[in-house]
Amino acid sequence: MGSKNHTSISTQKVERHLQKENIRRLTTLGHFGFECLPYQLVNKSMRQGFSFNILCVGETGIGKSTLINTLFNTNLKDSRSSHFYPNVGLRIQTYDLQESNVQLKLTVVKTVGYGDQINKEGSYQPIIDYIDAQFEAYLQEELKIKRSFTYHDSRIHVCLYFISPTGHSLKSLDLLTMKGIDSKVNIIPLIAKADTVSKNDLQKFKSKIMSELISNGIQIYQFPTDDESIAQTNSSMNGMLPFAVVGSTDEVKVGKRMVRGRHYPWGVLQVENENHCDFVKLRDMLLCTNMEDLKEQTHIHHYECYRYRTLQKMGFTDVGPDNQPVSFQEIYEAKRIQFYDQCQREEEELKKRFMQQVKDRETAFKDAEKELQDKFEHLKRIQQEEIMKLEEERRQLEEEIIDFCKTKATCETLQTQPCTSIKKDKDRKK
Ligand SMILES: Nc1nc2c(ncn2[C@@H]2O[C@H](COP(=O)(O)OP(=O)(O)OP(=O)(O)O)[C@@H](O)[C@H]2O)c(=O)[nH]1
Repeated sequence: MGSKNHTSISTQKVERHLQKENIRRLTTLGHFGFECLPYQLVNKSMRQGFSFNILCVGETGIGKSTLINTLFNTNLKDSRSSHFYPNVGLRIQTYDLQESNVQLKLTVVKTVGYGDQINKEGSYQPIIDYIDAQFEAYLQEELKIKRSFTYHDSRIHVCLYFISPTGHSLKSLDLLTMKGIDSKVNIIPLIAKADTVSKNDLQKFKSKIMSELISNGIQIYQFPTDDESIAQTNSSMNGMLPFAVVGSTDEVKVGKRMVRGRHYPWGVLQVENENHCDFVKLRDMLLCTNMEDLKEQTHIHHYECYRYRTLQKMGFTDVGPDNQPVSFQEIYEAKRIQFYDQCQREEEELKKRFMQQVKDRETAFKDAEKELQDKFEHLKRIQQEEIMKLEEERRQLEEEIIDFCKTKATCETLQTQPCTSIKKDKDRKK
């Protein structure tokens, strides 16, 4: 303040002196000094190009691709999804777009199969996991010693949430999903295919959606009102959420003009006519007025929360137990020692457990060996007894054979003796 006053007083003096001396003051053409700083930034950004990452969440066939094509005035190729996927997936596509001499690297992440499954938790968990994975990748890059200057920041800057044009209320899956991601991403709710709902119903539907979001404590993105130049527009737009949008890549003839629209038997719906739908409001808010704020909110709010939670989980903190500030290095050193001690303890524990297991196994083996040996001895004994029994039986049999042979020989002798005496008797008679 002091230096500003000082400058204006000295400028006044110079002015008075110039008037007194009747000296002409020339105004400078062009910019000199540090007033040129914004131009440097603009030139640098134009050279580098911009990037923007959009997440489109909505049921299969609700009009996600068509709206993106309408927003960026392109015809980005995308295949249609089926209604029969077992799980919700995400299709990620990156495009390099150019408008005048402004380059934009656009990443569109689209849900595939959303709302087609019975399991609701399985429907929104992949979306949460994806958002967290992008934060994690950025955090890992940030923590690297050698960071890449060409790193592509894939954090989601905005989530366009497509609400079915039922005209009634939000579905439970809508509430569950938005509740799950509202602290991780800027949500802009949209009523898709708004041409299928009448004007009166649309107003009631919008109020119903907003009251449901509020009663369920769901935070949606609020267009910022702290910059005076856009405060009024943004605050009136906040009152118009959710935007009722219609998408179309078709050009339709209206009078002598060709406009983007949808042709119906009763007339033409012009996408860029603010009386027909909120498409222009969405495009202005998203691309012209608040793209930088969406990126800033992603970085300073959502990413910061993720970073805080993750580092805290890892044990990092800014103050110690005595409320004194502690440096990252001190915490790292303490953690290192703690981790080293823990490793040592676990190693000791493992060694002990291993030794005990070896001992137990050894005892078990010895017991089994002894049991086997006993069994073997027992079998050997039985076998020897069997052998002895058999030997005895053989011996008895052999004795019986000898006896039998003797008896047989005696019988044979007895049989031959009477025959000889009869023959002798016969000879004598003759
Ligand atoms: N009435 C009406 N139809 C629309 C609108 N937007 C898209 N459609 C039509 O809805 C159909 C599906 O549109 P897509 O843009 O492919 O929908 P999507 O959500 O990307 O589909 P998936 O990727 O298959 O999930 C197409 O026939 C579009 O012409 C709209 O605002 N109003």
